[in-house]
Amino acid sequence: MTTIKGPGAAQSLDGSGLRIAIVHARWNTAIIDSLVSGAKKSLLAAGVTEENITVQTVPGSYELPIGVQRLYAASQVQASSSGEGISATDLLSSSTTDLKSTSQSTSPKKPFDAIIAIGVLIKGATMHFEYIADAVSHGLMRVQLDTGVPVIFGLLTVLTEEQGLERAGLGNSGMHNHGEDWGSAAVELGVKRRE
Ligand SMILES: O=c1[nH]c(NC[C@H](O)[C@H](O)[C@H](O)CO)c([N+](=O)[O-])c(=O)[nH]1
Repeated sequence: MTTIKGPGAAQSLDGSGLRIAIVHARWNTAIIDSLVSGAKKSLLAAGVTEENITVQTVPGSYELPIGVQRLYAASQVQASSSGEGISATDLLSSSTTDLKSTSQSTSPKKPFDAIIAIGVLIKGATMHFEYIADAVSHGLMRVQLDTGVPVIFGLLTVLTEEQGLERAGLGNSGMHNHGEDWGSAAVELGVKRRE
């Protein structure tokens, strides 16, 4: 049975001039790591350079909205200041969330063209899942509309671990890695934002 679900193929876009960030939670890391790899794979395939991909983390999905908002604000400060000797980590060192930059760059940079927020919420025995999912969905939407920077919604809200593994391309059903879709969406929105 051909699946009709999933994004239609976008025309191939040139992401070579884009600066993209991935902010991911540190819960359910086996699934997270695969999703992040999938997103990076699509970014690199579209021509985004390794140097222009920043990966940072927050403790859990609930911290994604503040983590994305603060990282974007830091990239704007970085772009407006001289840039020499200022790294993204320096700018975020006063951050209230546990943001750890894996790309230490001191060269002047422009603000991010798009940010991918990745988290995995797995339903437990309580209503915690519902409250976090609702808060994070609305929070990420608000950040992107307030800032104007596209925030790709990479929050998996799954009922079982297996569902999460499947959507990270780690299951037995051959389902594709949803992270790849998010990387492609970031390139498309990043390019369109500059048109
Ligand atoms: O990213 C997640 N955070 C989770 N909780 C932590 C939450 O995101 C915050 O980090 C925490 O509440 C502190 O603010 C999860 N569960 O509780 O199940 C989960 O499944 N995934």
